[in-house]
Amino acid sequence: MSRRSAHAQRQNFGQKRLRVLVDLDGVLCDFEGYFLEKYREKFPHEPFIPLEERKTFYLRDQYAKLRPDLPDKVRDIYNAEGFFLNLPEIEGGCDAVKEMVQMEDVDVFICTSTLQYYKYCLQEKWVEEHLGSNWLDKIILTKDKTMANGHILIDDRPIIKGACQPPPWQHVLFTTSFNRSIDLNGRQRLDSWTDGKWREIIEDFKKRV
Ligand SMILES: O=c1ccn([C@@H]2O[C@H](COP(=O)(O)O)[C@@H](O)[C@H]2O)c(=O)[nH]1
Ligand SMILES: [Mg+2]
Repeated sequence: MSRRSAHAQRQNFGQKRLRVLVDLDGVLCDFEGYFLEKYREKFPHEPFIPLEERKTFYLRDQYAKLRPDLPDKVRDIYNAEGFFLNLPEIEGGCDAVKEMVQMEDVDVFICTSTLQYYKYCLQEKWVEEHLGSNWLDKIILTKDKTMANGHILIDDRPIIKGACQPPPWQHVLFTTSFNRSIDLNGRQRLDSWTDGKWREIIEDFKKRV
């Protein structure tokens, strides 16, 4: 093999590789469940919304309807030091992406947005601790996921807006409390990392790149 083609191979030029973007909050780590646990611990006498009744992407929007002062309490929870770092893994998620990145002709990136108040929101540290330091090169940290050039985005947010319309990726909606009953509008849904359906989705998309 010539030096040039070896270089091209290393860079994946001319190869049809599937680029998979995987969200963090609500897809690999359990933002909703952990929020509720911490909120109930800190405010045991305040009203709360059980996971089965969650409807909005932003917790504050739904808590505001319960009582106008609750959104500030909600924010206190997820802006607290350690909240993000202690988010538990969603079952099977880290193992699945570690397996996915080993699949032939598949590249995987973590595509995540920070909190507005990002002082303690250390996505990189979570990724390093749960996936390993080799994943630090695979983090795309952006408020606008439409600018991330993947073929698939696995994300729990039902509506993803941004500067690039239509976005380059197909959205696979990862099921979480607040998106269970939303209209899929032709999108695929991934309910869990443990039933093996993610492999079928990846293999199916590989045929289309
Ligand atoms: O009620 C909420 C729920 C989430 N957030 C933050 O929004 C972004 C969303 O991240 P994704 O990459 O789309 O998962 C993230 O920083 C959450 O922590 C929020 O502010 N309020
Ligand atoms: Mg998310």
